[in-house]
Amino acid sequence: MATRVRPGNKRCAVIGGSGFLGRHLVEKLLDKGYTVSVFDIRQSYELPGVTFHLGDLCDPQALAPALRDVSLVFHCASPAPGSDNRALFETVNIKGTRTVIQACAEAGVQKLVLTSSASVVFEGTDIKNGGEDLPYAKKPIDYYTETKIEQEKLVLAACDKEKGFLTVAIRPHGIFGPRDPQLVPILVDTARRGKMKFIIGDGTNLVDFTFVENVVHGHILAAERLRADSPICGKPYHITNDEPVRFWDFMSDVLVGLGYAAPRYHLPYTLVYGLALLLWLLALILRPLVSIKPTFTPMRVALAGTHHYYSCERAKQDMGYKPVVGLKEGIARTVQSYPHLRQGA
Ligand SMILES: NC(=O)C1=CN([C@@H]2O[C@H](COP(=O)(O)OP(=O)(O)OC[C@H]3O[C@@H](n4cnc5c(N)ncnc54)[C@H](O)[C@@H]3O)[C@@H](O)[C@H]2O)C=CC1
Ligand SMILES: CC(C)=CCC[C@@H](C)[C@H]1CC[C@H]2C3=C(CC[C@]12C)[C@@]1(C)CCC(=O)C[C@@H]1CC3
Repeated sequence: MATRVRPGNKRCAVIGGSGFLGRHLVEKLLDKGYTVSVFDIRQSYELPGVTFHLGDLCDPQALAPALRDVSLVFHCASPAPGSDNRALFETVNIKGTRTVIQACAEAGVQKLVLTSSASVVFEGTDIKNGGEDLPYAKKPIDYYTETKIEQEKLVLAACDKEKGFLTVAIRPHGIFGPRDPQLVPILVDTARRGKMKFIIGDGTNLVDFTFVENVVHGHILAAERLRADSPICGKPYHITNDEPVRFWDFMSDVLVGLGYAAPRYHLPYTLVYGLALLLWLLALILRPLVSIKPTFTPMRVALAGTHHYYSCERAKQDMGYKPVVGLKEGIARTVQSYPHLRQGA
């Protein structure tokens, strides 16, 4: 174990800092006077006050220089959730997270904030106002979720007040905002291919979508409240917009804001889920011969057709969390940030 870095120094590291959430987090940390080391497999921007360290988080030698003299680490790297590469998820999210914990211990880091996901408790069936006491999914819906569960368990179990190494996990849900590479681009691509005409189920299911700046706010609050005498040590926290919305209303607002038609026709949930499952199996069987990438995966259908919204009461109580940007404003700012994805652009 290395000598502990001076507590409270304003140097931190963001693992996965080139990604969507990571970059927003880095920008806010800079605003707040931190100096930031970004560790990532790629560099996607340059900013004064940020040092980039390129490497794979599974490689302890590559990680070490990024953690030097750093008291606080945010770990928000993950393979894209849409991938079905089980080996990659296991390597990065499980083995890689063990490496991150070990590297933090060796560098004398005092605080580790993990970006987990609210979906660690989601099994494809309704969750209404779910609290953090819900059990982890016994049958996780995909490899992403399966490995996010193991990752969260590893980070929370590593919290050790005696050794002065404190950890916390933030569980956001459905992050959206400017530069998001997933939600809006996938939605627009689906609409452009004429596949966004249908509503899966009766369209009344409520879901949390969380504006990226609220997720960043939750991470920084957690980091700043993480002390040996704080109740947040070793615990997971839901961070949402605290405004559950009908999944299909949210999709329609984004689509209409970008000039596309809102979905109108209803299809039964079980039919679409069954078809998505069949297509997924077919893609698996045919994988050696041809690569099929279905738009409607079982995971996406489950997310689009069930209730899944979470209580962030615990974050409000233990760390004074309150969303800083409302849903309506978040949607408006998001839509405005994608001029190139507008209908006809
Ligand atoms: N986008 C969403 O709706 C949600 C995301 N999350 C979590 O938030 C975190 C950030 O997600 P996003 O910013 O949306 O994803 P992103 O894909 O934009 O960013 C992830 C970053 O991790 C990096 N990375 C991947 N493998 C790496 C490796 N082996 N070594 C070093 N860097 C590596 C990537 O290069 C990328 O820059 C992830 O942990 C994800 O599980 C949780 C809930 C919802
Ligand atoms: C039906 C259809 C084509 C919808 C398009 C939007 C979807 C791409 C998003 C709607 C809900 C999103 C979501 C995630 C990814 C993008 C969506 C499926 C996550 C799986 C990302 C990673 C997580 O940790 C949980 C997210 C839940 C919501």
